[in-house]
Amino acid sequence: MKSEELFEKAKLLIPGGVNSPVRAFRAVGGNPLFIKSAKGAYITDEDDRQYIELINSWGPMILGHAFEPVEKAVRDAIQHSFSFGAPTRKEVEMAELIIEMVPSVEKVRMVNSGTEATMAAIRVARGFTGRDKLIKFEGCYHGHGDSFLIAAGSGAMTMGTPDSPGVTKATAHDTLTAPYNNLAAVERLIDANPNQIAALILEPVVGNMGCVLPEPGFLQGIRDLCIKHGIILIFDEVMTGFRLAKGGAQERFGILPDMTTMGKIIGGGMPVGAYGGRTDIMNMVSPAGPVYQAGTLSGNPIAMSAGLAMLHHLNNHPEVYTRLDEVGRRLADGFRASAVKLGLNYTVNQIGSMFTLFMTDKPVTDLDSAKTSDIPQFGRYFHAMLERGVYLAPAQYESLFASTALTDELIDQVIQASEESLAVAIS
Ligand SMILES: Cc1ncc(COP(=O)(O)O)c(C=O)c1O
Ligand SMILES: N[C@H](C=O)CCC(=O)O
Repeated sequence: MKSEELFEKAKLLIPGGVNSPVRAFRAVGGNPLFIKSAKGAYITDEDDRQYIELINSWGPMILGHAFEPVEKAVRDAIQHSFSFGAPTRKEVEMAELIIEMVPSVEKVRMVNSGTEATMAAIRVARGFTGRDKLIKFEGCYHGHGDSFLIAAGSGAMTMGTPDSPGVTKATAHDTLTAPYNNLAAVERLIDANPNQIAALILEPVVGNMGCVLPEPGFLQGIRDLCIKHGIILIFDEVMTGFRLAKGGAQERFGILPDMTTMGKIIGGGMPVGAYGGRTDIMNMVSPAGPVYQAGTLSGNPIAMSAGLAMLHHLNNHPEVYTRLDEVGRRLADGFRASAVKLGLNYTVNQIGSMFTLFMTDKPVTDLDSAKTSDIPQFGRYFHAMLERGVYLAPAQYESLFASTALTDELIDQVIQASEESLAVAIS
């Protein structure tokens, strides 16, 4: 087994054998698959086993793996060298396209990951308001910047370290947390910290405690509170951006934040992030303004080429979003129905191409309810799915991501596999 051999070696060389914790399969047991290649709806491991993809690199492969226009753009771009550390035409095109597609963004700065985007956005919000504190929601994940590793979701929660050691008490003190979908709790935090809160950051649809939707009125309520109290509202659209609509969750829900953080899809799979927002706020960023933020590889020409090819396709093909909604709905309905057949009233949250089957019969609206899921049962389900050729996120507290490469036939196969796997998981 090549994956097993590679993992044994990797553990000697890389902390935990992986370069990002959720990949290690700790939440589900067993050894991670080492991936060799992927194309369309399939991913292939080092042992030449093929799986239908429902992670899609945690989001970016929205059109399936190695999508031809993106592949061609990268091939063309590498002929002109790989990095200049200087401005390029492609960065300007990228900024123009993001501003056209994302309703609230008037100016944008490219960075190299979602983590960089959220770290920078918070610094800018602090510089703009002259305030220090921020509000985030329990179970939301905004990358691994110190300020966000408080009640963090995704791998941090899966590994049992939602409040990571190494984050200073002073930093933790400036991060206030509230349960998702709880406006009253946010109001209490604001009242207890008058004129001290620079920003409120949230995933407008959460992907990092599993898929959790904002309840009707929640996003509008947050928007109103931020306006009333002079707080910068940041939508972290690293997952939802260009996925839930071409303008992200803000377009889908019709609620505009002051700032937006982006990642994943804008790199077409290359390491990219971005943050943007209102001109008066973004003009705080150096060299236009005094808030420092920089990056040798930011706006990298290969990454820009991949991202531009991806975004142009999404911008020019509205039918992609109709299909993504259809694929997500069919999968979610199928997962729900197969649970019911087994006498289980399990919760399946879904919006567009993001969805999670929670191993619980409680509605999942926040972190506490997500935690009612039966985690060992999820582990058994995960491995049964792998045996049936379906590659899921290796943790309950993650959203799955569908791509347009999933045909109706593949969707039926996945649903059939889910039914069989649930039967194994509960037996
Ligand atoms: C909502 C959200 N924000 C930020 C991040 C951090 O992005 P990255 O892993 O590219 O640093 C992620 C994912 O990891 C995410 O899902
Ligand atoms: N939930 C995270 C981002 O989407 C998972 C990816 C990672 O942390 O490696």
